Amino acid sequence: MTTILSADHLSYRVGHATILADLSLAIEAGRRTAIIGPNGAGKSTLLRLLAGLARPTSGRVLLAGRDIHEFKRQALARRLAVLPQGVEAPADMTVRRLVDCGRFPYRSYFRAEDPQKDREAVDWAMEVTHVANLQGREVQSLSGGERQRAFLAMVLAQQPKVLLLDEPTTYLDMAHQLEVMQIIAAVNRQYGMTVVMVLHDINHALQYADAVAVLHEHCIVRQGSPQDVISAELLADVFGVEADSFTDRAGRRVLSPVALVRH
Ligand SMILES: Nc1ncnc2c1ncn2[C@@H]1O[C@H](COP(=O)(O)OP(=O)(O)OP(=O)(O)O)[C@@H](O)[C@H]1O
Repeated sequence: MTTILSADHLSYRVGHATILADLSLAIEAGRRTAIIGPNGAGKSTLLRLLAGLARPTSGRVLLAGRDIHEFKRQALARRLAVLPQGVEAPADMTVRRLVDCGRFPYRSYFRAEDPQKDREAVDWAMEVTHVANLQGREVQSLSGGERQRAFLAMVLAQQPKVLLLDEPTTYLDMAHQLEVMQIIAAVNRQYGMTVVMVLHDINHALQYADAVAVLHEHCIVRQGSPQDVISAELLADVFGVEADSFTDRAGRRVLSPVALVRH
């Protein structure tokens, strides 16, 4: 296993508040890693630090062994793409135009290095996310599920080695959640793209991640394979819920939260 992205003794403080404390984490190349943890644990903050969007108070983020803040913006964007929560497209922007924005790392002063390659990348990204038929539509007119796939297409058009996703299924119904998770899994499998995703749905982490890191009280408290890490005990200890545990038809554990833990 090769580590492609790592957090090396990261701390992040805002004023007197400690958000992350001496956190270390190694992301293996080619895998799907889920970051899970309760509301306010610092998952989005960690993702922003891993993406180089914020600077840690202390410690470093290393991409392929090099401090992420040493990369120039475009060089970084060719290697790593991030889809934060709640991004909006400008008014009137069509799906194709949005997805085309993902090609910015391959352009200088808005001149394409290779327009044919850009077109192919945009077509490919729309194809895998099933938005090709929506390419002429305005992004703002799309449903939540369609919009999420359009933004996913935008970051895929970037053709990064590492893709960071913050709660990619928020606000989607069950079928659209599964569709997005399947697209992410397919891109990882077929193109070897490393995926790091903040997930709230424990069962998605069990089903779609092959590594999981649990963030709680400023630190990674557990990490490993989802089947080893995600258990009824974890849900009680970290999330404060009692859960029933089942086995699905593929023999995987499925957890169903049933009550708050009584103290
Ligand atoms: N710029 C900031 N100033 C003050 N507090 C901040 C700042 N950024 C984050 N925080 C605080 O840090 C904590 C972690 O926030 P973060 O959004 O990273 O958590 P999260 O695990 O992603 O939460 P959620 O699951 O609710 O999305 C929260 O208590 C938040 O209020």
